[in-house]
Amino acid sequence: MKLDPFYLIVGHVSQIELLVPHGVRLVQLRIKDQAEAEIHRQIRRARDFCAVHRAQLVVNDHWQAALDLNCSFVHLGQEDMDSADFAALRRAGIAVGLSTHDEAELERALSCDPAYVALGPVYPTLLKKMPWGPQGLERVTKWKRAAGDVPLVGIGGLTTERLPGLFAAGADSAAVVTDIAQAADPETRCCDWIRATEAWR
Ligand SMILES: Cc1ncc(COP(=O)(O)OP(=O)(O)O)c(N)n1
Ligand SMILES: Cc1nc(C(=O)O)sc1CCOP(=O)(O)O
Ligand SMILES: [Mg+2]
Repeated sequence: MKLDPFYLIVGHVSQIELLVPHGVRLVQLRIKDQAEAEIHRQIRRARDFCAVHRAQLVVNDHWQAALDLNCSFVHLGQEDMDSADFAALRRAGIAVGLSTHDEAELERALSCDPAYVALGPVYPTLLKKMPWGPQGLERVTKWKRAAGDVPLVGIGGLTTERLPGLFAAGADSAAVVTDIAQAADPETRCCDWIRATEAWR
């Protein structure tokens, strides 16, 4: 599977509706701390909107909702993997991307036949506290060597200025939250990202 080099991550379906029409091809809906009915409402809206705009929607965490709502791609972290029904996801033809932060997690992820593995945080991130320090670009290269044909997503502290280094190190796609979500003008910054990743598309 070829991943788009720009992987947008947002926390609410309204951000998908704002940003995807600018030309985003790969977008994750990362909903946190919401009731099940609200999660379903947002995923349904995101699914239908992305279908119209020919963007690939990735549902973070909520794999059962993705199954129930006929979505085609989920992202799972290592803790999410403990409870996920991989056999059911496979039967439904749902692609699964997996987070990794160390060698043991990478080995576990690669044994699950993932659509991609993500390595993070490549740079310091403001979004959430994690036990891992910045991985750096040498780890990106090491991960790509181990992942082989499995696409590699870099995540954590990414900006457009950091993209050439990330792709030169071996990443296939760059995932981003803060640089776009916290920009004074997220739509303009999103367009900057689309342009900045054009050479790798
Ligand atoms: C592309 C991508 N990579 C990593 C993550 C992080 O997943 P996880 O470790 O499960 O943490 P949460 O995002 O669920 O807080 C991701 N979402 N996307
Ligand atoms: C959600 C997330 N997961 C990470 C990991 O390393 O697994 S880093 C991260 C935050 C990415 O956001 P930003 O672009 O704001 O740094
Ligand atoms: Mg998760």
